Amino acid sequence: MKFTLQAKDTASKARAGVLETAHGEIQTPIFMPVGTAGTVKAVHQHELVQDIQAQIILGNTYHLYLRPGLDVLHKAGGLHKFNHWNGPILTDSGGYQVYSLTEVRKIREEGVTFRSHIDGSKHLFTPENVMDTQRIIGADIIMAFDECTPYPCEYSYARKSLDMTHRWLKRCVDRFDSTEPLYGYEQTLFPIVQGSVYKDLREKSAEVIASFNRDGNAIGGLSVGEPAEEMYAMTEVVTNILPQDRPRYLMGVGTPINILENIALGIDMFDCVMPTRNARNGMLFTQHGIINIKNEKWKADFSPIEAESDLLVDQIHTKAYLRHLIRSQEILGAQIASLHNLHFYLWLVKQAREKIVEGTFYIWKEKMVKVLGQRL
Ligand SMILES: CNc1nc2c(CCNCC3CCCCC3)c3nc(N)[nH]c(=O)c3cc2[nH]1
Repeated sequence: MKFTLQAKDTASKARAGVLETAHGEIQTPIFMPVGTAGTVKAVHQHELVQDIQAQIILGNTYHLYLRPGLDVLHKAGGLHKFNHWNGPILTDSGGYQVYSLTEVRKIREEGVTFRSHIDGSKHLFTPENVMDTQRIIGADIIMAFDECTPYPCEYSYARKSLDMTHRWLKRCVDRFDSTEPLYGYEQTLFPIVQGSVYKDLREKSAEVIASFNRDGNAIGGLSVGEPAEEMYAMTEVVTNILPQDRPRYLMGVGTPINILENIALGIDMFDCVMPTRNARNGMLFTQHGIINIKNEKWKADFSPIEAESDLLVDQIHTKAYLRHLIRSQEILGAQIASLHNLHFYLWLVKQAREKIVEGTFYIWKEKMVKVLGQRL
């Protein structure tokens, strides 16, 4: 998988690049929506079919493994065929989803045992079988099986967790490199840096991850409740060590401000469920700040959701109408709000990329960061 740097900001570590995968190229910086949202075509009562220009989507290994299950996905010829998406797909390894979705789980050297949140059945994820699972799903970019170190935690715990993640990484690489893709196109494996919020552990993990010399590298263990300053400090340490010529993926990040600050720290790829999750609750991200559409103040505001947006639903629907839909718990409200937020995130990273190419990113970022956090 080839990554070409096209521009670098002079006042920060921001980069613009192109990542070529078996299912097409990705322009970075990039925001990656969750698959169920990224491929949705928003069909509304006006028969307006408009899809957001997502370039790559995320598949959910943990969920797909449990339902519809690997036999269905294998028979379908992989996830691209199954959900009719012929662009690039990235899947996480499932470890984080087990940690965040299940109560009953045990972490051992062998792997992680857990009970399905769907039917309570018992399962075991190991570095080896999550490589096999991601081979069957067929994502273009797959993630190593890691332990997302909980926050906060003692230094000794972070150290032990880091060492196990590195031992699991070796098992992932051995398994991945000794198996073939199932559907006739190459897949690539990204290792994941851990180390919690301890500078020396982050440096050590970044060095170990870089030593595997993979096509891209991820930073995990952040956006887990730590203060933003800690997130930025750890990202800074790690991007100083990870190779310049490989994409860096900061997992689970973040708010629009987090994304801009981390682009300035040299991050190329992001994912976050916030745009869709918060949308259902009426939280709209806009280029002028954050709107809580359920607020009384929008009750009779018949202005467009976002006039400057090139998304049709932003122009034809009013704030008052969307407020009504969300308060009435209408599905259409969640659809419009999710579409709006995803479109905004994709617009934001596209703007960032253009400013990096122009050489004006840093000034633009400083201005945007002041506006994006405002409550309208
Ligand atoms: C939200 N914060 C956060 N997320 C993290 C995630 C998950 C990233 N998102 C995955 C997608 C979520 C939607 C469905 C498809 C997969 C992390 N994943 C791994 N493997 N390791 C982390 O340290 C790790 C750390 C993370 N921190």
